[in-house]
Amino acid sequence: MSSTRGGSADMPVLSVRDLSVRAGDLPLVHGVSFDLSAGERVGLIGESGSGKSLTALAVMGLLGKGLTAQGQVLFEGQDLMSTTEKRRCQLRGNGLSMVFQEPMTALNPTMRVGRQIGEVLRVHRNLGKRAAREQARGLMERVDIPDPVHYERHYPHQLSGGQRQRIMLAMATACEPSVILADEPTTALDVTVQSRMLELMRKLVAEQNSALLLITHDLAVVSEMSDRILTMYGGHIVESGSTKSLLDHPRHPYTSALVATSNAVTVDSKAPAGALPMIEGSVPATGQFPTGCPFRDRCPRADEKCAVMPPLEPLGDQVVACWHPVPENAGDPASRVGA
Ligand SMILES: Nc1ncnc2c1ncn2[C@@H]1O[C@H](COP(=O)(O)OP(=O)(O)OP(=O)(O)O)[C@@H](O)[C@H]1O
Repeated sequence: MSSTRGGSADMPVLSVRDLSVRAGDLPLVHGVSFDLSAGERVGLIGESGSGKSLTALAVMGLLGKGLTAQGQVLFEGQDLMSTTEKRRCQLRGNGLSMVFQEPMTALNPTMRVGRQIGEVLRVHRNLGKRAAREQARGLMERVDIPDPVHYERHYPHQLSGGQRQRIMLAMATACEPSVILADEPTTALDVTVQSRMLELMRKLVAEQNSALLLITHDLAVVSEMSDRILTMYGGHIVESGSTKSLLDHPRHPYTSALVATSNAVTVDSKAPAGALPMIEGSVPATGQFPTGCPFRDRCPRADEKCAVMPPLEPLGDQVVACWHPVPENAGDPASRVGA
């Protein structure tokens, strides 16, 4: 398949610009920006509640009731945020698709799985019933479901977790989408099934030259699956870089902590000096995670690029550190601000 899929060779297939998500007045995701190129696999890591799923759901236009998104989601140059719901429906499962952690919530419990895969092809490829059924069988075989003639008649609850996840992968890849968002696709599976699923996902994404955004907590998974990593913290993307550079030289304290507790990678003790928190201090405990820089009087950057690190054990006042993203190759202590 051509590497110019989705437009010109140097244009990203997905370009997210300043994407924010709110629940009423409460900001949950703050001005997130990133690009995905055709065939690129990007890992999105971050602690629980950092905004990874909301980011993916906002890209898909699938945010739940009460949540609103702002910003731009450019898919092959078209801004999905300002397009119609009809157009978004046409693209979901076709141009962009999503694989969820728990397929039971995404699959229709009342429809046989063979028909569910066939429906994707009928809707987006305009296939007749018989052709859709034939292709669905091929797709089931492609995701390691043997004897599709037997299994196509099963309902989701009659399959194992691994088989359900394979059905969802078959549906997500049926129309060879340019972008696949996978939210913890293997977390609910046991280890052996997990590694085969990841292998399948990598193979299909490569065959279709799709861009993959893989959300996971698992550093071993992300280091094996991703060319590049984005780290989210408190609703911000606080760090990004190639998988190797980010894991060898993590700059944000969250990434460092994750790397330090993982067996997947070893931490290079010569991490750049710019990786250290810039300003530390305490602010009155409000029970809320501070959303802006708490050191406006001292912080020379005090802007939207500041990121804050919460305390591990808050005692009385909240101890926080303000941290500034540093350029990819910053190793020069002079680049430290306010240290
Ligand atoms: N419908 C909602 N209304 C209000 N707050 C929400 C809603 N959905 C999610 N949140 C909050 O938004 C924040 C980000 O949630 P999100 O699900 O994106 O986190 P996550 O990084 O994917 O976490 P996990 O790894 O545990 O899935 C969390 O604090 C969560 O409680």
